[in-house]
Amino acid sequence: MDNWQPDSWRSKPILQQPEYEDSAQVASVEETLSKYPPLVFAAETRELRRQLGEVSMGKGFLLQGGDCAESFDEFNAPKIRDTFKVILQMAIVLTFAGRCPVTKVARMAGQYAKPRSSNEETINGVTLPSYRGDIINNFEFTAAARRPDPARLLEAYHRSAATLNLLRAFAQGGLADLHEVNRWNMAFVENNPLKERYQDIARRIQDTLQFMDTIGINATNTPALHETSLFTSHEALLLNYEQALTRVDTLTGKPYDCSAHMVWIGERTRQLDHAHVEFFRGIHNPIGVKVGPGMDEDELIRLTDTLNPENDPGRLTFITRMGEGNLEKNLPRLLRRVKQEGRNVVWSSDPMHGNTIKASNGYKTRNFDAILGEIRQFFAAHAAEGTHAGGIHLEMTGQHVTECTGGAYQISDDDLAQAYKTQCDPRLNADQVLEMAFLVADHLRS
Ligand SMILES: O=C[C@H](O)[C@H](O)COP(=O)(O)O
Ligand SMILES: C=C(OP(=O)(O)O)C(=O)O
Repeated sequence: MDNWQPDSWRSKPILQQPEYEDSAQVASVEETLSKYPPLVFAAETRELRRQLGEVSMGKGFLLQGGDCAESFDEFNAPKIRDTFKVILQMAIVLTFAGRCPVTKVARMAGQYAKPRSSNEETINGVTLPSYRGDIINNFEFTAAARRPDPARLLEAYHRSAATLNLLRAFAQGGLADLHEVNRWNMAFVENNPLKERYQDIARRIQDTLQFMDTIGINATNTPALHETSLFTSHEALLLNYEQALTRVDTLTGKPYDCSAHMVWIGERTRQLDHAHVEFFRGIHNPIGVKVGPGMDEDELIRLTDTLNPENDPGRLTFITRMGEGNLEKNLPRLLRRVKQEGRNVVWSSDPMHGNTIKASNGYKTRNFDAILGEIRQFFAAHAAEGTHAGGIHLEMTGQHVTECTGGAYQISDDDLAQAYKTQCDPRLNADQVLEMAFLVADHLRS
């Protein structure tokens, strides 16, 4: 690759980075990280790229989701398990009701850095640096907590490793066994109006498994029934962290960012001549780019030229985050142009980031109807343009939170205070995810 080095991004303009006081400490942390073991293997990453290649050809669906920002304080097994189960539950609805193979990618095990609209936050007349994710500073509103601390890079690495370890155990150690489908999330959906529909799917899967058993198909030797594959992803915002975890794969001789299987560039840092695009063009992971309503068709094509010059089908995912009011105006022109130019990409919808509003009582929230509205428009735009609506990208959690208004329980502005736990953006709770799953499944099936 022309003039690319793991550090060639350092000579380019870069946005959304912390300003550390002690650059020697940053360099020492980078040096330490560069000697640590990789978090994922290149071969796993290639498998994800292969699966995304299928998705881009219309033969599958990408489900990507998890926390807006993982938190050091909320770092525990039940939380990891519950988010894992919500992902599994949504995937099974999409696979069974939507009749579509699903590739599962968690926003977990490294989703620690946040781009922000403003460098500062003011509360009761006190102004401090914004919270930028636990890999950079602390959410607590004090000057000491908000100071960027390079030691947090190491802390994020260790927590990512432990999270990934548990996810691998859950995926392969029995929790994802299809015989358990009935137990995955029933506590979450106990009072959900869609509980019956979910139980019906669970019953049908169990009947099928029993039938297989009866006619002598040996389920024990069929890994697909007992385990699952779950990939990890995060926004690769801190390029010094990503560079330090980049390794040359011994099998292929190519560099991979081994901090996660898939990494993406955010809407605020995807400028063609800036550092993030420079770093991403050289790594061989499957990558995502967020695409907001302001994206121009030519710019999008130039991004594909730079990031996927070989037009490899699984390499590039465009994650559109337009907002309910903007999608119909802006997505079709982009789909048309990419199709005209014969570019292979996965189109995925992030219906969260274009629909953020401030509630009457000041909480940052998203209305579930607007989120569903964007999803419906996403499917409609693809149907009209003859392109494949290939995925969904959600901020969601298995915890009982009240962060997005609406949904089956009609969470109101006043209800938000009951369980508003996010450190950054509002997430869907398990009930809202289930509702979303059936809507997407119906679209996939039709
Ligand atoms: O999650 C994405 C961004 O970090 C977030 O939407 C920015 O939020 P802000 O506008 O409150 O900074
Ligand atoms: C910051 C994010 O999104 P966007 O770049 O689309 O605003 C995100 O997904 O966390």
